Amino acid sequence: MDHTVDWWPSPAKLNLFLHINGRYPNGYHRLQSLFQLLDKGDELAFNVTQQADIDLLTPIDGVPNEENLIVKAARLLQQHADVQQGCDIQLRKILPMGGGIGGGSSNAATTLIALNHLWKCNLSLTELADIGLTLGADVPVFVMGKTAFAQGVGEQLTPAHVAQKHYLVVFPQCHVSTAEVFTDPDLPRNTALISWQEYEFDQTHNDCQQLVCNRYPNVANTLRWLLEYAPSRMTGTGACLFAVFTSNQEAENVLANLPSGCSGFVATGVDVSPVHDKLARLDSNS
Ligand SMILES: C[C@](O)(CO)[C@H](O)COP(=O)(O)OP(=O)(O)OC[C@H]1O[C@@H](n2ccc(N)nc2=O)[C@H](O)[C@@H]1O
Ligand SMILES: Nc1ncnc2c1ncn2[C@@H]1O[C@H](COP(=O)(O)OP(=O)(O)OP(=O)(O)O)[C@@H](O)[C@H]1O
Repeated sequence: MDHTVDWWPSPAKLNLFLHINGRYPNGYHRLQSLFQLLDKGDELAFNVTQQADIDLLTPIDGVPNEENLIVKAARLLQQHADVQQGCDIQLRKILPMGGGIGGGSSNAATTLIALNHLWKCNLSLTELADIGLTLGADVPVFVMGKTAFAQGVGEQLTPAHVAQKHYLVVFPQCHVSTAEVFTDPDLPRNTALISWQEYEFDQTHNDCQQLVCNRYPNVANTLRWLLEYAPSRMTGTGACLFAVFTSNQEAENVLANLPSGCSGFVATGVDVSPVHDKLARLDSNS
């Protein structure tokens, strides 16, 4: 660990369920979901500079910096708040991309929150969430920083308390494009709305799961394997799967026996994002 660099967490999320209730005229889907924030994720570091340039010093293979949601988020905030300063950014990526665990969206949200603080923009979280929504439907939940029920395209959020569980998150080594799933004619789009008070894991599902299992045998086989151990489901539009445990040790035991070709990690569900814990610490020190 490099102690001279101040790392900001960029947590993963799980969709504990994902119901698709319909489609808006712009093609986006109307959904209901429970976003569970996790205590594990990527990390980002920001070094404020006096020139306006935004530089990502650790590019992601296959993602040009100009298209990286981190750089896009920094630029948007810079324009929105008329900031004259710039920054150098470093990313330590551990979350698989295209996994349905929100890596890119979370990176964008951490960038908005950290630079709002470091550039002293003083924008509210709601303003940051509105900026974030233009980058992706999953950015607002990470900006608001609370485990939450979501509806609309995922931006209408109601904070939720979920009993603390330990999750084994498994990446079956295939990337699933969110756009590909949402444009598939076979995707079910007519689940009835539920009321949050009635939420129970067993009474919910992920409307994308069957379609992705049909198209990606790795996902289907890994899900079947996980279900032998614990209640399990796909998150988002895949390809990651999660299994729910009441103890960390049980989750670690199953991780140790993952089928070859899969990778995974164990994380604990949190009600509040670790980014917000960091902000609170910074605010209490200032
Ligand atoms: C399905 C979820 O993963 C649940 O967490 C998200 O809502 C997806 O969020 P995201 O990756 O931030 O999504 P975006 O980058 O905004 O959109 C990716 C693609 O998914 C489609 N999309 C996304 C969200 C939504 N409610 N309906 C959609 O149809 C968009 O048309 C787009 O083609
Ligand atoms: N900082 C970033 N981290 C990851 N992906 C990024 C980033 N910036 C841009 N991208 C692009 O976004 C795509 C989706 O990545 P991401 O990790 O957000 O997917 P995901 O986990 O499926 O997200 P979601 O759950 O929000 O659908 C990547 O394939 C990549 O091309």
